[in-house]
Amino acid sequence: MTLRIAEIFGPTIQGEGALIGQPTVFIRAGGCDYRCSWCDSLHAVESRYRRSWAPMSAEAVWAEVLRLSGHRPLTVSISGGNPAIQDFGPVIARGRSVGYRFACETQGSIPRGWFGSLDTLVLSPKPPSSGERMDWDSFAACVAAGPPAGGTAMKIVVFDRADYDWARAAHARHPGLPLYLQPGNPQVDPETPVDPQSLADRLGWLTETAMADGWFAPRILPQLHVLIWGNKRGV
Ligand SMILES: C[S@@+](CC[C@H](N)C(=O)[O-])C[C@H]1O[C@@H](n2cnc3c(N)ncnc32)[C@H](O)[C@@H]1O
Ligand SMILES: Nc1nc2[nH]cc(C(=O)O)c2c(=O)[nH]1
Ligand code: SF4
Ligand SMILES: [Mg+2]
Repeated sequence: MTLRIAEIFGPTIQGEGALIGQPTVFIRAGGCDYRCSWCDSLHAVESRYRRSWAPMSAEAVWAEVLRLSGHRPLTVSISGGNPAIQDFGPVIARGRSVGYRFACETQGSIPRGWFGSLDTLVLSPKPPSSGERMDWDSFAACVAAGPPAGGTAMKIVVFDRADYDWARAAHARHPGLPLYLQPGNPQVDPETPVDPQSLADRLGWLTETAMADGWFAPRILPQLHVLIWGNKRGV
């Protein structure tokens, strides 16, 4: 089985959601079934970048994770693109047998058997600003395929009031999933520096909106890696 890999990088810190701050190596799979209007990883999504995705065996992927981590077990996050298009089961099996932990970031559109062997499954359903439509049946199938209780979390990107209201409704559908909200970053060009104040303003708006609403269910977090490195790739 050959995997299409856009990049493997790290160790860095997980910048988002449930595992924020954890030392992590990222495997970014090439290819996605969605086209979110504000996607910050189009180099792993659009087919015009396809030639830059390396065909790699599970063994080769694993060898690169071992090299980057100096053979010292840490968390490996499988992201993309949508990694659920491909079979990461063999990579996870190899890593787990030597003490590595695995997380996966996916939008919840394609359930996979290998979700069950993850330590953490982060499902990121897409709000109206993305321009995508959610299939809640597939999302529920992803939750069912995921790791045992406590291993699955929901992370929602919020750009505006319509997204915020949508996030509340999404949480009402899956009240048992720990919920993380992160403000959307509208400046995704890797060549253009981000404006830290505007990111802080978006985080402030999201926090104040939830507090004024008396909604205390979510944890509200910035994208830590964007604060540190902007839209630089491979961090
Ligand atoms: C690039 S996606 C790859 C994984 C998967 N396709 C997904 O969307 O969950 C990784 C995470 O980045 C988030 N993301 C993408 N673009 C973003 C942006 N402009 N601002 C904030 N978060 C963003 C996604 O919602 C997702 O949680
Ligand atoms: N440091 C860091 N944290 C991240 N959390 C989610 C990421 C992603 O693109 O999936 C990501 C990423 O690309 N870098
Ligand atoms: S689902 Fe994820 S990778 Fe795919 S376009 Fe949306 S944000 Fe980008
Ligand atoms: Mg990212």
